[in-house]
Amino acid sequence: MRTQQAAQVSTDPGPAADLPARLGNLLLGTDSRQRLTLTLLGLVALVSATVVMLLTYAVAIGMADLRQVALLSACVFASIIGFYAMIRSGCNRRFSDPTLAMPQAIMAQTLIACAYALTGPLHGATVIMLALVMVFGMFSLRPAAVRIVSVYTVVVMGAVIYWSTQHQPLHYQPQRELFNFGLTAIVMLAISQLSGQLMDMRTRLKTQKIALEGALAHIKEMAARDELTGLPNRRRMMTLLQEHATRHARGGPRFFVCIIDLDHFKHINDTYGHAAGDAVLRSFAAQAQVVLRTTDIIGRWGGEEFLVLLQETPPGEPMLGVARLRESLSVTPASPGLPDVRVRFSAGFARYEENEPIDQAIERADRALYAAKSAGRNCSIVL
Ligand SMILES: Nc1nc2c(ncn2[C@@H]2O[C@H](COP(=O)(O)OP(=O)(O)OP(=O)(O)O)[C@@H](O)[C@H]2O)c(=O)[nH]1
Repeated sequence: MRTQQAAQVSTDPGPAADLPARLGNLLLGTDSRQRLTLTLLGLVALVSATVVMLLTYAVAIGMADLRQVALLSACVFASIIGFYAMIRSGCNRRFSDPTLAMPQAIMAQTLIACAYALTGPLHGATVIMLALVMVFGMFSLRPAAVRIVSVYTVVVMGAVIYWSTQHQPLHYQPQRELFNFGLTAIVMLAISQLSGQLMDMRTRLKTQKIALEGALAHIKEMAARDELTGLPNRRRMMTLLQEHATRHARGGPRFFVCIIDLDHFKHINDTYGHAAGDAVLRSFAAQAQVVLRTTDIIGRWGGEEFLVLLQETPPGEPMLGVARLRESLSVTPASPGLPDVRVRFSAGFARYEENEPIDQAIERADRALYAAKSAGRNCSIVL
């Protein structure tokens, strides 16, 4: 049994509620899936009403029997009310296909076949309705179900046409009826075939949509990450800083901006090569992620510079994480390939001030970093 997710549409149209919205909720309910199922039933009801109108016209011009038409019309309306009651009460959810599309299609085709037999000289007009029902079916039924309904239609129409040629030969001449039957069979076959192709196309589209969503998520991820270190890149860090500033303006926690610059990094590049320099940057990033608090966010600011967004919880705490990082780097190889080299860094801290533009805090952190470099490097300064 297929599970139904109870997707709800707005249940309360509001105080200035318009009547149509309330009436819609009353007639169709508030579950969006059930509403869709009832919309399908509405289409079947529309086709049925057209057939009943044709039958009524046939009665009016004396081409059909009033009692037979009245009986058939009563059966049609009873079935539609029955389907409506099943869907509205939720009984349809017990079935493997809660849309009840297949029984509705069978019902519609049976009705049209009966109308074919009752409309005498007008019966040719009903054939098109068979195709119309199948077109609806193509969008709501699986190809296997479309095939079953098509075969059912051909069999029922075969029986009805045979019966009509036997009992009303005046209006149902065998040669013409054979042609009608052949046409019905060909249309049903073609629709079955098309339904399979439509399903293939839908499956392909679905697969492509999933692949595109995956690619988009990947692109978004790549756009926010630094390729070398895997850390958030400068753009992402700016977004995060802005978000923290906004949150702070709304009463959120205070934070610090810290810019870290590796000391004499050019020397590593010049001595061991650019690839070794890259490995050092990667090792530094990995180490920082391990040592800093989980609430602190480190990103690559550019070159051998990193920016750390530190939450001030509790006050005074932010500098401790960076001090721990300095300590840890003093006893850890700069990278697996440089076991004897140690990385040192200078750091500039700026406490984010109430309502200041984020660029201002960054600029202060930058000045603090410059002061740390001037003070001999391998130290931190707060401004
Ligand atoms: N391997 C590697 N090197 C980089 C990368 N980005 C920047 N650099 C190098 O980092 C070095 C930075 O040099 P400087 O600005 O002189 O800084 P420094 O040598 O660290 O000196 P101070 O900052 O004054 O301590 C340059 O040699 C850049 O080429 C990178 O992605 N990979």
